[in-house]
Amino acid sequence: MNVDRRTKSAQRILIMTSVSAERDAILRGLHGNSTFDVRVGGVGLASAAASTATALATTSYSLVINMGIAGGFVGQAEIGSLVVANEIIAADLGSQTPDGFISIDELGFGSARVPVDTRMVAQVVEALQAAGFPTTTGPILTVSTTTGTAATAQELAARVPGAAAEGMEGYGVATAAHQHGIPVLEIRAISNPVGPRDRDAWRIKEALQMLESASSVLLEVLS
Ligand SMILES: O=C(O)c1cccc(C(=O)CC[C@H]2O[C@@H](n3cnc4c(=O)[nH]cnc43)[C@H](O)[C@@H]2O)c1
Repeated sequence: MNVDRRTKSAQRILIMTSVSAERDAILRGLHGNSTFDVRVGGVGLASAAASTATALATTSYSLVINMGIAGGFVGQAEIGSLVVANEIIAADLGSQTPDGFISIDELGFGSARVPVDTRMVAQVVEALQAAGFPTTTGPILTVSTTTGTAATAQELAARVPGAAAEGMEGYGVATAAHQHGIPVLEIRAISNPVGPRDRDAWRIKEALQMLESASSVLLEVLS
């Protein structure tokens, strides 16, 4: 007999964050709404993928969202703004060669890109903009090492034209959701520019406040 270990529940939405400060900001914005489960999955794509897969093994969800703070590519997403991914890309998953980087797509080992539901993205972007929040959409890159130099920022921007932001978990969360056949979104509040590392310049408090505000809008659009 096939035993389905998952709890049945219609329209549950799973939000995965990397750290507890992000989870707490989102929970404040959701005002205890029971449609959403908000979990901390750890930093980095491996931890995020494993934590997401564990959540999906025990509960049925209609949508998975990776939310958190992120670096914004200069000219694409400024500090204090929001980015909704139109594609979730593991930007450093591949091989370095003397002639440049080769992605796992080109190597024939699967894909470093997870698609998103473009209609849902448009709906969320429209709602966030209507609420007055500076919001853009574009590829959000997942990296294992945060970018710390102008040269790496330029290299990534050239590798993925239009890259808007970088985080460390999106591709892990998205891969787990994709393997379960569940749609996925990535929504990031920009705390710092992608480029030369200057931790003192990170505006974490402001980004967490933006995550909280964005969560209130999600409540209206998705629940
Ligand atoms: O120190 C704190 O109070 C604090 C509060 C909330 C979050 C943090 C983090 O450091 C979260 C790490 C998390 O942030 C993402 N992130 C942010 N900026 C970048 C970036 O420029 N490049 C890549 N990732 C970035 C990332 O997803 C980390 O998991 C601290």
